[in-house]
Amino acid sequence: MVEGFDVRTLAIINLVLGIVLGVGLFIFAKSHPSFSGFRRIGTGYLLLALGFVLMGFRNYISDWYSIVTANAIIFSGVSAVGVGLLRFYGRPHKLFLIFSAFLLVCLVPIFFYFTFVQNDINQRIIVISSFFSIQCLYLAAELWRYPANIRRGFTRFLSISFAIYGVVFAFRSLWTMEEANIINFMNAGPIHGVSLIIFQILIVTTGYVASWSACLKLENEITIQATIDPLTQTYNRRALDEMASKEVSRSRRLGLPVSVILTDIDLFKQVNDQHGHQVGDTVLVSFARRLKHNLREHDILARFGGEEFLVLLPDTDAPTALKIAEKLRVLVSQKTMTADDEAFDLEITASFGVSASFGKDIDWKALVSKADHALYQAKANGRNKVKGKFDYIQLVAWNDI
Ligand SMILES: Nc1nc2c(ncn2[C@@H]2O[C@H](COP(=O)(O)OP(=O)(O)OP(=O)(O)O)[C@@H](O)[C@H]2O)c(=O)[nH]1
Repeated sequence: MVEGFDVRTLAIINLVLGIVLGVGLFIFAKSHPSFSGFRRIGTGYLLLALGFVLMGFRNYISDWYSIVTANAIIFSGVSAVGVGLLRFYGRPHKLFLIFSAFLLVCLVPIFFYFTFVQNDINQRIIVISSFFSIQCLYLAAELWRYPANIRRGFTRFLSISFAIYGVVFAFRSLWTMEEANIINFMNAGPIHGVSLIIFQILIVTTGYVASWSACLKLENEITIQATIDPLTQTYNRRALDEMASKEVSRSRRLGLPVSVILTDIDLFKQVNDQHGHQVGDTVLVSFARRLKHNLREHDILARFGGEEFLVLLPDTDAPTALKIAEKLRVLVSQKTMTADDEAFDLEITASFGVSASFGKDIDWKALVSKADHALYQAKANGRNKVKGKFDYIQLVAWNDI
């Protein structure tokens, strides 16, 4: 045995790592129940710890516990970590679970045979390493297929790690086929020590990568909460102010026009009064969705107040903004708003106020104030109307109206 690769010492390190990270993940999962999979990963680490305790007692306790049970538990530990990771990243995990359970059912009798019927350490190593290799390569492939989003870097990293573990275990299996009969596992050789180190790397990498991507997920959720209106899923005022400031600077710099449409559902109080607040909420959601679906991707839709929405139209001049507002007005008034409960089919109309500005003249507050003024006019003129408020000079400059 090469110095530094003492199997019992490695087993103790695995035990400590498994317990520390397993308990840590359990506590994490308790305070963040929305992270599905964390409890499973924690269970996996604890199983690995238990398996390595039993393995560390080789020659002190019966072979049934230190060989057959220990390996079955370690295999279950890796399976639990795999299922937890797949669940956490939203990948299909049932097939992996069934596949791992099948391998486990095969593993126990094979180990029993090569321990008590024909004691053959090489055969046991070949079998368990092949099983780990298949499991790791399966996980690598499944995690690699994770769709492109902010967490893909983590899944790609894990996927490559599992692919490496899979290759190392496959190599160990092939190596052992060619190796002379191993007399004592505790003194087997460097490749077997390396395979125990793999478990340490596996515990550490999966533990910190999962925790790290959980932090990113939380950060993302906080950003969404801070910028998105929870009811209508449109931007809130805070996000609008930030995006408007950027858009205004960009348009000023490039000399582009910017338009604003303020829209407000007509007589919305009656909807609430007649059908209740819940139906009112559903109408708001439906109204916002209809606006969103009929705008360009780079237009910004924000909930400006109760039932009032603002549309920021980058690179859009006054005549175009008026046309867009008119299109939206017609769309809203033509279709019925269907509440979740199909019993409510409501005829809804909305009023629209439009303003626009150009290049260096753009002043965000003035733009919103003008759109608000135009909206007031639309309401005063009988509702279900589009009104604009523009500077005469701008209209002449654009030469459109
Ligand atoms: N259901 C629901 N109602 C809301 C929400 N926010 C504001 N409202 C209601 O929207 C209604 C707005 O009423 P008003 O400002 O009087 O305006 P209106 O009835 O739409 O009349 P006009 O705007 O003049 O056409 C009020 O009854 C608010 O309670 C919300 O999030 N959900």
